[in-house]
Amino acid sequence: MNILTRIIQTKRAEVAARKASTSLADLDRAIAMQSPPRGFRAALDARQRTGSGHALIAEIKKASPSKGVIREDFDPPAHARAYEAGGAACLSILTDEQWFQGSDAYLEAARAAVSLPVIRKDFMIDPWQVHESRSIGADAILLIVAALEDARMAEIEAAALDCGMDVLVEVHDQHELDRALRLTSRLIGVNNRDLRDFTVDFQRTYELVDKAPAGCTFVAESGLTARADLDTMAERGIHCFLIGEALMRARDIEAATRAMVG
Ligand SMILES: O=C(O)c1ccccc1NCC(=O)[C@H](O)[C@H](O)COP(=O)(O)O
Repeated sequence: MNILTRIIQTKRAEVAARKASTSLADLDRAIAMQSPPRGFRAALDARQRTGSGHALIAEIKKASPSKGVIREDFDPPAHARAYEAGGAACLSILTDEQWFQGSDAYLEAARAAVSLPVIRKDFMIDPWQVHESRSIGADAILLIVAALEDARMAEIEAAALDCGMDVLVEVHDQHELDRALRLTSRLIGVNNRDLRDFTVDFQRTYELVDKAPAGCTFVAESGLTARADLDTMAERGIHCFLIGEALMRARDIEAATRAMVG
């Protein structure tokens, strides 16, 4: 059983427990108190339009199934400020507790510390989680095509769009890209990491981008460690990048971010 299947199994139990303790009405009351969504895709598009460096989605993640603990002195608001000062266009914040040692509180604290749009990086399996995500301030959610059936995926996307949020649709191969293109969102993340063995292959991004119809914004995800990787991808028309580990391991996160953005 691959890691994604195992994560989704535990997520089902977690979401069932959360739904039992918090109603949709409770979430909608919390949403009414939130500041409006910040425009995740708009921030990426603006960065590409102005040509002022690579459009970076800088990730706040303490640990991962493939790497264990990544950063001991973990401080989400401080990391968010460093990412903003370094020129990131958006933030990605892991909220999954069991596999990534994340927390909803990290997202709330990091978003409050900056003015950047934030994607909640978690495993969406139920439209209820979209309301939960907006209630903690998320401006966008991630939909992992490999984890969902078409109908459920469309339902979750519709809930997010209704809440004024953006959706990053993550794919890994041509079949998943074809399924992603049945949705409304045209913000497509290509995960370069194979979740069966954790190997990274940038060729995945190139192959899918070359075959995609016009009008899609692609985000290259996972395993990006050097500015040269980003420059090479930019030459092939990919301008948005999701980077976690390489930035989280940096001694000076702001300088590392600035070096990646260029
Ligand atoms: O990173 C993992 O080990 C992982 C395992 C299973 C599902 C998802 C996983 N990662 C989530 C991500 O999407 C990455 O955190 C993100 O793309 C950033 O990757 P990196 O720059 O390599 O930290």
